[in-house]
Amino acid sequence: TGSSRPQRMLKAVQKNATKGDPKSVISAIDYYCRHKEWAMNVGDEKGLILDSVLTEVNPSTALELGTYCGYSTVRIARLLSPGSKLITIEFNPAFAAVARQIIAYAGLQDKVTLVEGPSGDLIPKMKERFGIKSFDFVFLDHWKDRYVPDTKLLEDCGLLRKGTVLLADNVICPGAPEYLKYVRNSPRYESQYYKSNLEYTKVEDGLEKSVFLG
Ligand SMILES: Nc1ncc2ncn(CCCCCNC(=O)c3cc(-c4ccc(F)cc4)cc(O)c3O)c2n1
Ligand SMILES: [Mg+2]
Repeated sequence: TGSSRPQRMLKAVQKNATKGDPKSVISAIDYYCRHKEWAMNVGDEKGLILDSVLTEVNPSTALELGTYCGYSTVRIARLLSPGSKLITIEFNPAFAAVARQIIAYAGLQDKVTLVEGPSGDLIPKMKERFGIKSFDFVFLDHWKDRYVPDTKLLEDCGLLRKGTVLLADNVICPGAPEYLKYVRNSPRYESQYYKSNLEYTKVEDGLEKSVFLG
């Protein structure tokens, strides 16, 4: 059988990026997805918003739900201070295999722990398995109908603290209407919408930033 889209993306990174240079890995993926074949990375436009929120939060512990090929994993990990950790959850083994290689190519494997499995099963194990007290930052980019149940699970597992920042991708396209209702109507969150575009397109999309108030 032929290669998969993630495998072709990895080839483009190995061909066009410089080993150990996260910026070149990000550019190589953006170039490939904009000019060769579209893929569901957060992309360069929403990526700038992700960068600015991350720089503001400067998290010691961060969680990503939905690794895919590791594009946003690299974007997040490259901005983490020394000693900070990013845990990223991916349930598709083929995606996870490509992501591990892209994260390693960027030289960021020491800052990232990629865990394979469904978020609903893994979130309750975060404390015992990784010694996490709470997360400073959470990037939601997995199944859009898991955003609400997993946010509630993070609350119930005591993994959010006063000030934890949740940043959700795709709240317009494909859309996460239940999630927007949940965080915007809950007294426990202060939410803000960042209007942007669906990766590599002119279609509207955006990121929702929600601060947990405890
Ligand atoms: N529970 C659990 N735990 C762990 C997991 N790991 C992975 N998954 C499953 C995640 C499957 C991929 C999620 N991402 C998207 O679906 C997505 C789609 C589009 C898009 C597509 C077509 C269009 F025409 C327009 C927009 C754009 C985006 O930026 C997206 O992020 C998990 N689930
Ligand atoms: Mg997305």
